[in-house]
Amino acid sequence: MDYQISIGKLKRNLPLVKIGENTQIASFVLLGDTELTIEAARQLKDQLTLDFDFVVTLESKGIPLAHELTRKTNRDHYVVIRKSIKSYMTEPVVTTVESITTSEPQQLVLDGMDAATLSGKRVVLLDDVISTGGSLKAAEELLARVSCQVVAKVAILAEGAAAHRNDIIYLSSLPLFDARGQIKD
Ligand SMILES: Nc1ncnc2[nH]cnc12
Repeated sequence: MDYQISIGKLKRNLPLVKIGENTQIASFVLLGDTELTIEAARQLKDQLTLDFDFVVTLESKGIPLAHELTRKTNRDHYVVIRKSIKSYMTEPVVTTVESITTSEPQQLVLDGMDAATLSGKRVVLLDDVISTGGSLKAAEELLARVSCQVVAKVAILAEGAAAHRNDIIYLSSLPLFDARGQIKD
């Protein structure tokens, strides 16, 4: 079973995927979808009225979108919060988080070099989907630890209860589904 979303003139059919006993999500995979990435960045740019220094995204599905939004807003650099510590990082700053799509707690990691870049700066925190908001909240805390101010929280899709939030900018909402494919409240 599929659920169709529209972003501007573009439509995508998202397959329902079981993630829990009585929960299915409509699987949204932005990676590889250049057309949708460009259109979403165009629409998000129009909604970003506050001044900011950098786009920050979380590995990995937000990366092409961060690239495109950075280009479109005439910035020359963006920062990726990674999901693991890499040997090439200097003094990584680390936190942990549970996400709707992963069973184990995940690490969120900011390379020390990126932490220095972001210190005292204003950023747009960008993701492909905001769902429980757990990753977003953990990323905000991580950024606050390095004295970086999040001035906007932005996604293509707000899933489930996230669609009722008034502290995020998003382009379309996405329901959660029960085991039979019915939309959950
Ligand atoms: N519906 C969804 N599709 C892909 N990734 C997600 N992460 C959270 N919700 C998601």
